[in-house]
Amino acid sequence: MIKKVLSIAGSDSGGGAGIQADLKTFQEFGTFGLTCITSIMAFNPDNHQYTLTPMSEQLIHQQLLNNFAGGSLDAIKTGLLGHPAVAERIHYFIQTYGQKKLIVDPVLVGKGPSDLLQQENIHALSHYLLPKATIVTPNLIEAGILSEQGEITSIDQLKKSARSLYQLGPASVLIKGGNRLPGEMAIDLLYDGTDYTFFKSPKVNTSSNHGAGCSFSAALTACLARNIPLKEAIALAKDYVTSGIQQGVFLTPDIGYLWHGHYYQTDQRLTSKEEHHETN
Ligand SMILES: Nc1ncnc2c1ncn2[C@@H]1O[C@H](COP(=O)(O)OP(=O)(O)O)[C@@H](O)[C@H]1O
Ligand SMILES: Cc1ncc(COP(=O)(O)O)c(C=O)c1O
Repeated sequence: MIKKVLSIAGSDSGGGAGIQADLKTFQEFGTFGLTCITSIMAFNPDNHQYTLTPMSEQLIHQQLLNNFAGGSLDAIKTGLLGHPAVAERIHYFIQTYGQKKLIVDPVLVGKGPSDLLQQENIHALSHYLLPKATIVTPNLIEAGILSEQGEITSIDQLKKSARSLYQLGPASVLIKGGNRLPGEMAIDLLYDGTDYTFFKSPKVNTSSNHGAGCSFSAALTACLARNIPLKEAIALAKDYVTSGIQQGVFLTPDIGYLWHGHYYQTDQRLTSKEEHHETN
């Protein structure tokens, strides 16, 4: 049976982050994706500012009713919330439908150095979603904010932040050091309350890592829905984003997303048909 996975997140009209990234990734990992759009993000290419329009609480509630019409999902993930009341609403649906697997990507910053997004959601994330999370996947800045630790620049600080986040109630914490943690490698740390496990890949020297966090958590969500064990699921998700970043897609010379389709692209049944079509 095809697993059903839900993304509760914002729309990124650029097509590479947010709910667009999630749907592309869900499909890539062989799962059926449902969506609840919390907000619409539009990037202005002239001044590099975002416009963010939250959906009404009523509209979000109606989408969730539709999402849960068949009962709980195989896994759900949250991204950009839109406004704090959304966290409470998600909490309500999780309780009501006995939802088990929940991946919380606590989106509070974008890729630009000053792209702080919806800081008003910090308390709601900690209070309503983290205690229910199978895993929470902050980037380095989000981990610093949620653990109230500020800037994280070393492995020791990374571990300390993971321990603080674990105290907020998730079953596991995965902090993405990514491009932000100093060093040659993109290091992500998993903490399950007992052990620390590091996931490392060489840093790709590119700006095409927009959407990497959303796609990482979406890949993880799909793998967990397919009952792949947590550490293997993280390794698969990391492998996916690393090669996606390497094959980046640039909308403009300075706006680049990871490419979501690289697994399917190499499928012989697809590529052979494409060649056939082109020669006709
Ligand atoms: N330049 C890069 N090279 C290799 N891996 C990267 C790079 N940037 C991010 N990653 C990886 O992509 C995933 C998402 O991390 P990150 O971009 O930090 O998240 P977010 O999008 O939430 O800020 C992580 O697995 C991280 O290690
Ligand atoms: C709707 C939405 N969610 C989340 C993000 C964060 O994306 P990333 O995966 O690069 O952290 C963005 C960034 O543009 C976005 O537009």
